[in-house]
Amino acid sequence: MRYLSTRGQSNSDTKNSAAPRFTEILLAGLAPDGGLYLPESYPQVGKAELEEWRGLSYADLAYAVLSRFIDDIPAADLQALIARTYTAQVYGNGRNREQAAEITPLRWLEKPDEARGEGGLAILELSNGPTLAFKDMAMQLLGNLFEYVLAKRGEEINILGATSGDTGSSAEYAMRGKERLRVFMLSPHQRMSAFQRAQMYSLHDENIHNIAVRGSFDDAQDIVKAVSSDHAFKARYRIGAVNSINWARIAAQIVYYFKAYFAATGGVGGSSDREVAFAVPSGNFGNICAGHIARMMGLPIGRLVLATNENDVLKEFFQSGVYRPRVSAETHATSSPSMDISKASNFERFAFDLVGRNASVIRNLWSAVDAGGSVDLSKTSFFAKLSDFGFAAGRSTHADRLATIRQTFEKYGLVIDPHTADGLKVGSELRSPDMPMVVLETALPAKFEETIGEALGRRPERPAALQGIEDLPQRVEVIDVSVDAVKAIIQRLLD
Ligand SMILES: Cc1ncc(COP(=O)(O)O)c(C=O)c1O
Ligand SMILES: N[C@@H](CCOP(=O)(O)O)C(=O)O
Repeated sequence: MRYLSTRGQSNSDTKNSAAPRFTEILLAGLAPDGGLYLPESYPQVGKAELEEWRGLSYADLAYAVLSRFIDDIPAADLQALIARTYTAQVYGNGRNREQAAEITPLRWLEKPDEARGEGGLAILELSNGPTLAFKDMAMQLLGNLFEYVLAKRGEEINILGATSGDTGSSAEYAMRGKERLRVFMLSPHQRMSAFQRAQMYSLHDENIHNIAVRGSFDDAQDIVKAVSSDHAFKARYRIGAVNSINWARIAAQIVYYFKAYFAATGGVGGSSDREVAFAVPSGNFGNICAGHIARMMGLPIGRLVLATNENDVLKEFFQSGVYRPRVSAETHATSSPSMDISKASNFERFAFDLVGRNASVIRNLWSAVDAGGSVDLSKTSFFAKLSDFGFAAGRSTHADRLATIRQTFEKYGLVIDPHTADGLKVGSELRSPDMPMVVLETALPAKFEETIGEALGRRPERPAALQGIEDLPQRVEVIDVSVDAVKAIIQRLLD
């Protein structure tokens, strides 16, 4: 499988006439032209194959899906690497053996009832990895992939990442103590929950460096892109990425859409004739982009419901055709803080498909975005095509979030986190009664005690190993929003 950039100029820039393969783009992160990598075509999965995949374990399914995208790691090595990643030990989090073995179990809130024409409503549990957020689903694999590829090549990498709360800890837990790699993680100063801060800043491993930026996640993400676009700096300091700008993150996230689809349509012995809807709490558009790609591969996804919080840039696009990223000052600090994002990196990947994979169109549109402008497709033929992609979108506010957390507890006895609540609120509103609706759980409530307390008047449960984490000594360097300041820290620590 070869990969191309959404901006279409990478190959000439790298003076390499052949398009790169997986391991190259794993290490590269952002394409040299500033675009994002995508496979040159999406592998197609027919109905017969879907039926064959239905009974596979999570690790075997992950291999079936990922081997379509990764053909430059020997099959046996890739299989072993994936089997070592997706284990009940890594994704167990105190659950019983049967649930833990599922890795991403589906929990029905309302069971389907065919006789009554009810498709059912379910939560897909994605947050039982080491840092209690869905990021662990891909990040644990990335850690193992980096380790394997770097050892084979005899190389090192310095990961530069940005987090709004969950990518950071997930990457640090996946990479801590690993040889040949260091992590420099930028976080928005004072905009994450106390638990999220403690998860990251209490790590004292030598290869982990936390940097808090006096700005928003978008500021931090812009810095990551600016540093990665300085080709000389990137090459000299071997800068890599773990954010969802790295294709490997998206590829790994595709797997659980397949797993959930099978679970929602009868499991082993079920049928792949039915369509399933997914509701996805969204910020950087990575998670739902993986759903979009699963659908493009042939998975019968009837609807992809995108849920935003008060930072509703993406909802606005799917309703109006105008993509208008906000500046930091217009980005609200909300009670679903990991979604406080106003410039969604992976939206560029979807836009590339929407405009018929025409890289020059994306180049033009994104030169406006990169200059602080917006993209207006409302009067173009592309907007008319949007309905072919199955998206629907809605918004959830602080009051909605609290009400949804309360109602879910009262009705189903389940405590959900504020981001999952945004997904459930919007998914419930935009649901067709006869189509199963799967809401993606993106974090556990333990990460957001304050909001759970406000909604339910009590603290959420937390795993014993994470009790008192906020009291541990923390290590973080606080800086202004500055590309040069980040470069200086990297230079200081590496030169
Ligand atoms: C808990 C949580 N929910 C939702 C999201 C949004 O996901 P995405 O950025 O992939 O759209 C994030 C961060 O990205 C998150 O950490
Ligand atoms: N919500 C994320 C920010 C987006 O990160 P990405 O790595 O998925 O692009 C976070 O919690 O850090």
